[in-house]
Amino acid sequence: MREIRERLGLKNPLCLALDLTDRGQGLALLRDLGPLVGMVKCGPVPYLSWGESFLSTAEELGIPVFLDLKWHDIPNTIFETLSRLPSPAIRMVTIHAQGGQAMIAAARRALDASESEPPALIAVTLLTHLTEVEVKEMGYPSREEGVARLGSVALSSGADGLVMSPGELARARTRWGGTPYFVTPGIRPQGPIGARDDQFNARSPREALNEGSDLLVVGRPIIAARDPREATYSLLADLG
Ligand SMILES: O=C(O)c1cc(=O)[nH]c(=O)n1[C@@H]1O[C@H](COP(=O)(O)O)[C@@H](O)[C@H]1O
Repeated sequence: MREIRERLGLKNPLCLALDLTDRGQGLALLRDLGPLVGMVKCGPVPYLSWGESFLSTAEELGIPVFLDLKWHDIPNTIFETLSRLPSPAIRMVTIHAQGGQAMIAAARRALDASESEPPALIAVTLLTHLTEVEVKEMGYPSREEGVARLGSVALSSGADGLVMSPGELARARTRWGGTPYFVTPGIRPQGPIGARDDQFNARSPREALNEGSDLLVVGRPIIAARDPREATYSLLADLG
């Protein structure tokens, strides 16, 4: 099977998270900005409101979709779910690393059984909003250690890559090398000083790329901007 980055063949590392409930607004942004970015992300918010038209429009325009439904279930359910992806436009999917070895291996088997080239299988380690205090309450000694443990399980069970916050990237690259595909939400134009919303450890696009990210997931800095097109160009300019 071809190497993951080659398989995805994205035009740039920006992924637009269209977390919008309004179908008209969402489709307009998909048509306008989708052709500018490497990927568009369809999470649960658009999927439940206008998912079918999201996928058919992306398919029609040839825009790669990251279907981000973060599955976390028993292996049989995961296998059946991932055997039925609804559109060939879907080039990346997420599962939770906390589902463990058997669940992740079931996801891998389901994707590998498809006749076409499988989408990237990406495991969410610790959600980016979680603070050090919260992860300690959950039983991990620190964010870094939690990402290391969950990431090791996921990568050794067949995941192509991981979601983590940009603050964990540098250590993750040292630990796992250049092969795994790293996806980072928590991207903010002005880095740690700018508006972070609920994102812990935010970084600018350039900082995240320098620290080893492959895909920068950006939602509100674009979709809530006064001029989303201008915001997209400005983020792309930061990527150089
Ligand atoms: O899997 C994700 O995309 C994801 C994982 C995670 O740990 N944190 C996280 O923020 N996300 C998603 O990344 C996007 C970030 O959006 P903004 O914070 O608006 O830029 C949202 O769609 C989140 O659902």
